[in-house]
Amino acid sequence: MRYISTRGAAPALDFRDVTLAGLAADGGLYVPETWPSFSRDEIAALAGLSYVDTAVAVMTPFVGDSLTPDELKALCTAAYGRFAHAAVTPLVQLDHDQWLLELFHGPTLAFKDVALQLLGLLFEKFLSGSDKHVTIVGATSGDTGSAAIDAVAGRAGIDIFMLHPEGRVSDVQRRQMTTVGAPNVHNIAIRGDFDQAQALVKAMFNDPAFAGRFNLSAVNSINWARLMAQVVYYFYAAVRLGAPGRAVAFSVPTGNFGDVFAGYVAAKMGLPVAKLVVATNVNDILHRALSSGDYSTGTVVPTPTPSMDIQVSSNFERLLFDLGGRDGAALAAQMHGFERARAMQLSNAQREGAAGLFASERVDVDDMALAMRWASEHAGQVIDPHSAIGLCAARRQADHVPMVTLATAHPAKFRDAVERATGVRPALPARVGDLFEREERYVTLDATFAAVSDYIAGLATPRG
Ligand SMILES: Cc1ncc(COP(=O)(O)O)c(C=O)c1O
Ligand SMILES: N[C@@H](CCOP(=O)(O)O)C(=O)O
Repeated sequence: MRYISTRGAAPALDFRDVTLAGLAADGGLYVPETWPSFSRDEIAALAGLSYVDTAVAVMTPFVGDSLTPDELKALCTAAYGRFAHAAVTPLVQLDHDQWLLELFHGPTLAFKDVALQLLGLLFEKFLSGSDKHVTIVGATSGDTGSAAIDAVAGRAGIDIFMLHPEGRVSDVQRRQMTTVGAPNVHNIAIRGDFDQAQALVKAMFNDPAFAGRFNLSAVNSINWARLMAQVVYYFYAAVRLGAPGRAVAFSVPTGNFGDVFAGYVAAKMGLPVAKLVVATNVNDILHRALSSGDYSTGTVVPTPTPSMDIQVSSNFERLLFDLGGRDGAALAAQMHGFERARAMQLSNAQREGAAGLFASERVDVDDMALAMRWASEHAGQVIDPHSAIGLCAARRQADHVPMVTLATAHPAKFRDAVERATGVRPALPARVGDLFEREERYVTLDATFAAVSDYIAGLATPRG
């Protein structure tokens, strides 16, 4: 399998190199040259497989010859062995057609662990035997940071620099990042929002003087391997609910568009997906883009769903590329226009292509709280605010097919918001340990290229 850039001007890479590379050299994002396709029989054959075996089957075509089947299975066994539920991502029924897919049983209590536990092991595998030192630079609105840090803390040959927006993540999220004592972990709170943090990360990848000095790698969904690992749970859930004989819809609390793009990939591979509901909070650029073609940024409003307080959704570029006929030059021009104006209109092809599979909903704080109460009172489930955005959208879009809401975080990560909405204060699971006893370690910097790149350059290991 080869990977090409959405902007058409970077070298094609194999799976190993695309995993280590992160952002493409032309500023684009890597996607598979073609979508692998699963027949009905191949999908039916996934019934009854464990999560690990499903993961191996779904990811094999993407991995190509970068790993042997035994190596891939060993990595998946190790990654998913750290999950606190035997099913890894269990399904929970809420009512006749509504289901939750619990993605938060990993070590840091959010869906990011599903991909990042594997990615940490992939880095280790691909770096073993080389003296290459990798500098990971990432941005987080709370969950990617903790999951990535857990996955690479203490690993040889890797340093991780993680930017989070100061004061805009929950206390549990912040402490999961800042109390990890490993010397290769560096946390930076920036005086700004997540969009600024993500823009700084991309600017560092795109700056030849900076990027030329270090072997930069990405743990954000910039990195193709992140999305690949997330495709698996769409197959795993849909097959359990009757695929390929029955189509299944998914409602996805959305910010950076990675999770829902993984659902799009599953559909491209042949999984019968009835609908993908993009559920946003009031930071609704994706809802506006999908419902009216207007992809224009505003000011990011802080909400009780901080992980989705995002305007510039990285992976939307991957969708626009695919829907626009995979024309890298045209997409590059469209994205450069967006970067200048911070606004763009989707083309007709992009709008019509998206309308075939995607629906969208904007959910405000009151409706989010109602969804949390509904889950608690009608189904006995305490859910986190992000999952509640998804559930509210799922109930609005109910259509007599099984509808699976991706439950993206454990409610204990957002205890204050859950308590406000439901009166229940969820306890932190034992696996996060003595989080509130440990000392925090991070620096606070202005959200400028100079401040952040100078800080990183002062600590990172230059390329040999
Ligand atoms: C808990 C939670 N829900 C939803 C999202 C949105 O997912 P995505 O950025 O893949 O759209 C995030 C952040 O990524 C998150 O941390
Ligand atoms: N919500 C995310 C934002 C970053 O998204 P990613 O999927 O691109 O890593 C977070 O929790 O950090």
